[in-house]
Amino acid sequence: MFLKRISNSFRQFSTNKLKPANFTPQRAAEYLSTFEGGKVTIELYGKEFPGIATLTLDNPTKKNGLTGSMMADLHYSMDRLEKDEQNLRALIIQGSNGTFCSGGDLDFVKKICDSDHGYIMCSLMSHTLTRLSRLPFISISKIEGFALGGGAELASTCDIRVAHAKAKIGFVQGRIGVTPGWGGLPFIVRNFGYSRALEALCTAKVFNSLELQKLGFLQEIYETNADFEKYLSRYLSIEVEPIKAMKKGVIALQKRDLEAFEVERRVFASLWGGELQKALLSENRKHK
Ligand SMILES: C[C@@H](C(=O)O)C(=O)SCCNC(=O)CCNC(=O)[C@H](O)C(C)(C)COP(=O)(O)OP(=O)(O)OC[C@H]1O[C@@H](n2cnc3c(N)ncnc32)[C@H](O)[C@@H]1OP(=O)(O)O
Repeated sequence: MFLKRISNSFRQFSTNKLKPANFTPQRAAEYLSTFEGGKVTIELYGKEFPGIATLTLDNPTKKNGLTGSMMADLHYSMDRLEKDEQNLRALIIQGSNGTFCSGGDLDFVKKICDSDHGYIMCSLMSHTLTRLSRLPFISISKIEGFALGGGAELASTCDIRVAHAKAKIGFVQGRIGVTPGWGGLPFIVRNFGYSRALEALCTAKVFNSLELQKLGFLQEIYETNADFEKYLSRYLSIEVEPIKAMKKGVIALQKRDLEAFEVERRVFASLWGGELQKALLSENRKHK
């Protein structure tokens, strides 16, 4: 009965009658990659900014709206970032051609507009965004132009958000009759707080950068790329090791249980008395 409802492309692909609930993220990525268009590229080791990787969303005729294959690319990007994480201190997520991401590519959205496909997309994207949030280094979304719908969810999942002064950001999912479906809800609540999150979602207001900085959603506003790079260079003065330890401790403490405090203690003790601490202590640095 379920198979009668799904699209032709799904029927062609799904020869072994898989149900959406049985779709692993890997299976969902394989399936969604058949919805082509756009790409996600990743540069692991930037020359100018050591230890800072860059992930770029690129679907120029759709304001970087994500197609199925871009969602699959994001999934595979997490594989690479998790594998090559040793020397990374940060990941920048950005869009090409002066805009961040306008959410789902609406042409793709229209093709997968049924509950089963929605479930498959959500199962992949929520898995990917959770992995993004748990990367052992910090993630920074660089928001230029528009971050709408799923694009705003993706930005919400990053540890830090930096936006251009003229950026526009909105959780506009309600305007097309849905809720966030990329797994970003917990991060939206984390960034805004409970009531402000519900307000942003239920009004679907498109905010400007200044408004979002006042609400604590944005950490920094930049005017030029040079300003952004100046902001980024702040992270270069701290070694990779303590950055990763801080991320680990902060993630664990989101839970605020006894086990989480134990992670904090272990992370702290793993650095305390180590070579790095001793070397830096011996420099007698001033921090004015
Ligand atoms: C699905 C859901 C989810 O959570 O999964 C969501 O993401 S909900 C959010 C889904 N996203 C949206 O509803 C965004 C709809 N788009 C817009 O509001 C607007 O296009 C803006 C993104 C504000 C950009 O406006 P602006 O006036 O600067 O440019 P424009 O409208 O001429 O856009 C340039 C071209 O990109 C296309 N375009 C823009 N956003 C698109 C999208 N998400 N999917 C497919 N095409 C898109 C436009 O149709 C237009 O195509 P032509 O040049 O051929 O005319």
